[in-house]
Amino acid sequence: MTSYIKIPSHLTPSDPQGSELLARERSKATFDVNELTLALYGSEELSRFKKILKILESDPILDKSNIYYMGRTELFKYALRKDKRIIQLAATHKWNVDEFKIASRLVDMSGPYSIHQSMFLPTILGQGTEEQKRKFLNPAIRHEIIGCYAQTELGHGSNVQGLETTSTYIPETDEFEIHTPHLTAAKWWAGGLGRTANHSVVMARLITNGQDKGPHPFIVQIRDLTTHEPLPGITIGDIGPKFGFNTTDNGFMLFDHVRIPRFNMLSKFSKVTKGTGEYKNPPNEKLSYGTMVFVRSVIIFNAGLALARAATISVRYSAVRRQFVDKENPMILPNGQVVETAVLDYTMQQYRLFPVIAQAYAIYFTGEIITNLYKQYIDQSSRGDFSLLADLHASTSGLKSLTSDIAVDSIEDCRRSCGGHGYSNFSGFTRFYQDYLPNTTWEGDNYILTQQTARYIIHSKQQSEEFSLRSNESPTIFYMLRYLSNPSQKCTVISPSDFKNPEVQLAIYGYRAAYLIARAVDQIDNHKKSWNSMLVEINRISRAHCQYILVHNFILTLQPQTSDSMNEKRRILHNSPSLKTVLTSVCNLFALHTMEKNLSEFLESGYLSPKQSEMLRVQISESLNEIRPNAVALVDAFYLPDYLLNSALGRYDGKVYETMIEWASKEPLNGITLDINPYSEKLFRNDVKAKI
Ligand SMILES: Cc1cc2nc3c(=O)[nH]c(=O)nc-3n(C[C@H](O)[C@H](O)[C@H](O)COP(=O)(O)OP(=O)(O)OC[C@H]3O[C@@H](n4cnc5c(N)ncnc54)[C@H](O)[C@@H]3O)c2cc1C
Repeated sequence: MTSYIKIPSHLTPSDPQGSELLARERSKATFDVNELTLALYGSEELSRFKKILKILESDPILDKSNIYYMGRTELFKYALRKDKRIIQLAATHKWNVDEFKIASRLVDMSGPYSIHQSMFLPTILGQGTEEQKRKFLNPAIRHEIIGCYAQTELGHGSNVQGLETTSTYIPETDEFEIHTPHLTAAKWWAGGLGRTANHSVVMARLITNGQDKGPHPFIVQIRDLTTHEPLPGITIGDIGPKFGFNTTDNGFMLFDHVRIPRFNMLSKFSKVTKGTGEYKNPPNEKLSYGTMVFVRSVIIFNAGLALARAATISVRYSAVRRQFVDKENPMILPNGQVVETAVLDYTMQQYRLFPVIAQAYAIYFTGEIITNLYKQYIDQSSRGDFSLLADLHASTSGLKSLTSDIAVDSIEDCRRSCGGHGYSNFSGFTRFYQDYLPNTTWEGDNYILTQQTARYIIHSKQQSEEFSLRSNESPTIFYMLRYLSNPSQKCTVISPSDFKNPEVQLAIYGYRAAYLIARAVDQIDNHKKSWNSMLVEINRISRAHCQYILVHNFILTLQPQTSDSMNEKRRILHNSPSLKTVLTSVCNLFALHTMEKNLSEFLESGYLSPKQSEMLRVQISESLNEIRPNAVALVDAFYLPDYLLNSALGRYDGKVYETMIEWASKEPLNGITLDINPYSEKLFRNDVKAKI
């Protein structure tokens, strides 16, 4: 894209240049960045990533240089074109599912086909029979049909049991009749429904033999495969402009007695018998949770990457951005020149940004562990063993809630840490933040989700006899047993550095979670408090438990492991003392900063004293100092390319100011000369100027 304004080419930023400042930062690192990148992704994934990046960067259709100037319709067209292009490239280069996901992540724009990939395919895969997969999944994988996922209605989202759309079995024709009985039953929000999809998973109440069996998934063809018009009896539209996500056509849909074959009810778990309409229950009511667990584990993993992205932009920019001379500790260049201090050197900026780096690593490692657990569950469930499901469902619910909350808060903190330029689209924060936001709402509203986690934990506590039977099984039971053995124990910290001991950290987090759980159980069991009156406490329990899991998993990742249980990534980490040292500092900062943010609960439990909380602050300050020389290298290690960041502030080469002015010169408004005479009807003196 070319400019509307010619910027004098001889002008450069005043010295020192951004590239020099970032080079200085990189030279201070105490570890090998490439080694850490390998420890995060592994050599195979990294080389696939680089190969795919090269293809995308050089593809003119996937060029991102124009997107900050586009309105909704233009953006939507761009998104549709890029979705088609990724599918074409996947076919040309024979990408597998993982490679396709890498490409989508790098192109980084939800599009009309996004829900086809993220919800339609997984739902058929998880809930369809083999026959149904042959009929629907195979053509969907080949993109011969495009699907969406219509669960939420105008009147209900969170309360799935309250959905009103009906699917009534008609024995005479062996069909279901899908119907919208009220306005509030209108399907609403489904991504890709508005203009794109020709099929949908529709969640509707199954009615058979006059009995209401509650919501079940059905595959419904919604548009004609030739004309792409809605089929008779179906009304569809786009729901209109939104806070973000404007590259996706979220839609609404109404049914007027629409018939579908009985075959279209996804029947891996529950079934309706031909003719008699007899309903067969799933063997385990929770089996259909599998897809939910999968989608939530993806959200947890992505929260880590979203935090890494926000930290990359803001940390790099803070190393380049300079304000004031810090008279007590001025910034001096190698040639002796005193220059303004990089804002990254202000302790307040460090206190705002370094915890975000720590959150990124903590959540990334937990994301990996949860993904592996999910794979283990899939493996076991294929052999009829569903024992992992309840625990996995509870932990992914709470972790989805906690990690996406952390990400939303920290992305905004990082944006604000970039000052005025953080408000410009060129920062790379605007659409990134807007599109990230719904992660706190979809796949379970974050507040409601914490009830699912807390319910599971509270139930476990109420059945406390089970604890001793299953004592080694889960961290919850471990910390609960420890608490119950002596509820009046105290924290052993006597100097700030004691807070660096992982055993101490886990004991503190475990005690606080157990204390909150024990107190809630007492209120419910002995004081007959209603669930609703306890919701704030319940939210605290879930957060406390999930913070424990994040700290526990980070510590676990850094602990020595037997060589045969280690994969390539862990081997790299454990064979490198410098990596272990820097990540231990990061882990400490995560554990201690999170503790400080929730200090009132740790103090209230009586386990931590006010004196110890002072020591905690001293140790946090120490941790920030430890991280300072490695800040830029720690974000570099996530290997988030400029193509993904699309940020003038977070560029790898530090050319912040050159990029800001170059991108501003491309603003189409700059091609217009106004007629400012208030009495003239004309707005512009010219048509848009020819580009320079
Ligand atoms: C960008 C975007 C894309 C989406 N895509 C899809 C899609 O493809 N398909 C689809 O089916 N849906 C989709 N959705 C819908 C989404 O899944 C729902 O909006 C979400 O599940 C929340 O439900 P709700 O809107 O009914 O919220 P509500 O439940 O109405 O929430 C309103 C408030 O009430 C509170 N609340 C509700 N019940 C309780 C309770 N029991 N206890 C305490 N507090 C409570 C909530 O915490 C919240 O603060 C999408 C939404 C967005 C924003």
